[in-house]
Amino acid sequence: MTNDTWGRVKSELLDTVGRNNFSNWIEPLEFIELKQGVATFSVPTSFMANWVSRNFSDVILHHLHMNDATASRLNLVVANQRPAAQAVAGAAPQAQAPVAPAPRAVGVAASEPAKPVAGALDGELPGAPLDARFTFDSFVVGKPNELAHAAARRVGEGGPVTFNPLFLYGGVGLGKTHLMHAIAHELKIRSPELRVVYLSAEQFMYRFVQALRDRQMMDFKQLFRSVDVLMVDDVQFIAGKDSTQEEFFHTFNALVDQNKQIIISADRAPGEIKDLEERIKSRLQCGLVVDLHPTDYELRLGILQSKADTFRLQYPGLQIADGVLEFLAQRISNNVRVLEGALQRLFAFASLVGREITMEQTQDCLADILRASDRKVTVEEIQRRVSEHYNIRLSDMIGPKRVRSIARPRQIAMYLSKHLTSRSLPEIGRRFGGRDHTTIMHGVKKIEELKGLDNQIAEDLEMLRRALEA
Ligand SMILES: Nc1ncnc2c1ncn2[C@@H]1O[C@H](COP(=O)(O)OP(=O)(O)OP(=O)(O)O)[C@@H](O)[C@H]1O
Repeated sequence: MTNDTWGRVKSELLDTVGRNNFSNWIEPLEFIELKQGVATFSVPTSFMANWVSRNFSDVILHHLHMNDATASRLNLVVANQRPAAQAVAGAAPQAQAPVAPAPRAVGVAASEPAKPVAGALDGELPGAPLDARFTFDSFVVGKPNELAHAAARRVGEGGPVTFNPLFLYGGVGLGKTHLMHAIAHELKIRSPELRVVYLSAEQFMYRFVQALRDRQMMDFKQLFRSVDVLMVDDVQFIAGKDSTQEEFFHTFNALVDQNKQIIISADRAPGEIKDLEERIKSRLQCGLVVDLHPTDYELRLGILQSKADTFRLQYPGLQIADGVLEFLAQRISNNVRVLEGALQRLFAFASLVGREITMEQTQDCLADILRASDRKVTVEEIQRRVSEHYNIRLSDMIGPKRVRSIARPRQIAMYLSKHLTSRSLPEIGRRFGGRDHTTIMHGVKKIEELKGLDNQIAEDLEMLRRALEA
């Protein structure tokens, strides 16, 4: 690859990641060489190397590929070996940051461009950059996420704090980070002066440990207590990390006392995060707790259609055959990140072959992803788990008994079958002893209602869902 090619890639990256991210993270990269599928760049600090590798490697690799400079990985070489983020965690400063393909391109947005500073706290906002693509406009709403979306919208409108914190939880890749970034973007548009800080719980811990090490706890406290909106992603990370929890608790209380909005995400409900202090759990439950459910077919199709429209703008003229999106929505699992990755690969493939992608080519091109998604939960597995959980006979799942101690678990199994498998209602009905699809629909509705009213049922559902998806 020549420097000219890198110049072209950079200008595309500017469009993709937005100006702030670009000047903070992409511009400082210096291209060194592309050899044997490894693209090597020099970066000023190992903090930057880590950040770029975790958040931007997939998007960089993608644009390299689009410019005929295909690489399978990045190698980021630190130009001057200043101690950086890893040193905070106790690791030796690294000259090189090995770069695995990042699971997603996350940006962080603070109300000022986040500077890639690895050293001491210096008065900048303690956030990470925001991803310009994670907005409300690009978030597709469906039944499984409508409540979380509505709550996020409400918080994004600003105004008096009505629920504090907003706690968003759900499985991997279901849109928690996307919603948090969308709130931050929205708040910044409406009130540019707001000090909005988004960071992961892991970054919070790094910051904290760094401040301890550098004896800058006062600065740390002041910095975090001076923000207007604090968003902490993946809070389950601090479970079991005692002093970080302690500091998080104090930061949390100080902000709530000042009536500042806090938004937290986790992979499970507050009460279910193991090794999280009770007082933190109960604080987290004080506001509004909403979950993002696993996607259903309609939502998956909506997301695919919306992403395909974006890809078509990016690569005009590329086509995929009718029925392909429906096929993917049917066959690919809950995780939206996997869905997106599949579509991205299809479009990259389409741009290589230069013609419409057929269903057959889709199956070839995505064979590995489709195979992995085949390991899906079955209705039979759900029936077995649920009957074990409630201590009833498996045969009662399909039998005629109508006493509540049997009918309710059966309805729970129907609900889980509807949400965790791609089976249609009539198909589910057949697996429940030939029941009609309206009976299944009634069962699903009943559990949807009870879930909001009965904590025990909500907890059981969550536990069963996680056990089944594990
Ligand atoms: N409803 C949606 N509409 C559009 N895109 C979505 C939606 N849900 C998720 N995505 C996309 O899926 C990808 C994964 O989402 P995100 O990173 O927000 O997931 P997450 O819940 O934070 O996952 P993790 O638990 O891994 O942190 C992102 O690219 C995001 O834009």
